[in-house]
Amino acid sequence: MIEVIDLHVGFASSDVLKGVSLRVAQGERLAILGGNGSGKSTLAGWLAGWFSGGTHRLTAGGCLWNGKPWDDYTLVERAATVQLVGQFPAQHISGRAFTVAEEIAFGPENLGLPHEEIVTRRDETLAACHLEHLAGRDPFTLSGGEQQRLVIASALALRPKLMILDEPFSNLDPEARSHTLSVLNALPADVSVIIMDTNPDTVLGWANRLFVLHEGKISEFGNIRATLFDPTVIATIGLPAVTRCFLEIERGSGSAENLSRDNLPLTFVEAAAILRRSRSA
Ligand SMILES: Nc1ncnc2c1ncn2[C@@H]1O[C@H](COP(=O)(O)OP(=O)(O)OP(=O)(O)O)[C@@H](O)[C@H]1O
Repeated sequence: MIEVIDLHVGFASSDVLKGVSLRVAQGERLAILGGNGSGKSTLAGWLAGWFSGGTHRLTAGGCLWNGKPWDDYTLVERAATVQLVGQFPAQHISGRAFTVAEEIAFGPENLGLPHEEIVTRRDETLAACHLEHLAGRDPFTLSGGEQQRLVIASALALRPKLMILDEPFSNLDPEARSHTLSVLNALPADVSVIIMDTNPDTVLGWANRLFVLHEGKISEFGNIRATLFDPTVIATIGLPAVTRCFLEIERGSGSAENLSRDNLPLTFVEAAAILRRSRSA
């Protein structure tokens, strides 16, 4: 379990994270939404144990994995426990592999795993992430979206217990996005996944819990619906597209369903159910 306790992190004189506390249990699927510059990447880096100083000024608090700070774990232990996929896939490509298959094997090789285990993980990951057709390609010749999928695959090949993805969908087309979510959904039940994003549409229907990062603080206003309809959250990240559409319908002509905040749809699945009901009414 990862626990963030009263984390205060800043750069130069100002704090970006101003007392962030968060507990993520095994197997939880968590989304953290926030506007540009709200500190998502900063928090992602601390959650993954990437930073413990340098240009980052830690003034209080910290981050614990199973009760111990990341600094107490070796690099190999950390790599096998937590993986962070950042916003820029090219930054994650090792530069040590001539092919996509070698790139996926690179992490497990560095864990010192037996050859058969490396080959098994490589081949299973290539198949699960639909990258088999690219297995022989130079990673640097891939498109942005293909590189993003490769980087996610390389992280998964390490079989982490905590997977953090920082705006993972920015390079992906809708099909690749939904495939990536299904790959994440197929992870073993004890793997926790955290996705940072600016857009509620990308994570609704996937996340079990939803947090919002705003002005250095993290908030969860009860359930996902309550969080999304919080006035500050609406002003910061906006409502999901389908919710805005139904609000317009309600404002324009009224609706047979007399939609209110409590029954506005948040996802296309919810919207479809409302439309089916109003058609059959
Ligand atoms: N090394 C650094 N030195 C100085 N300021 C930094 C540094 N890293 C981040 N910041 C600043 O900290 C704030 C939070 O940045 P961060 O990248 O965590 O935000 P974000 O929520 O991920 O933003 P985005 O959605 O635009 O990617 C920003 O104002 C950023 O300019």
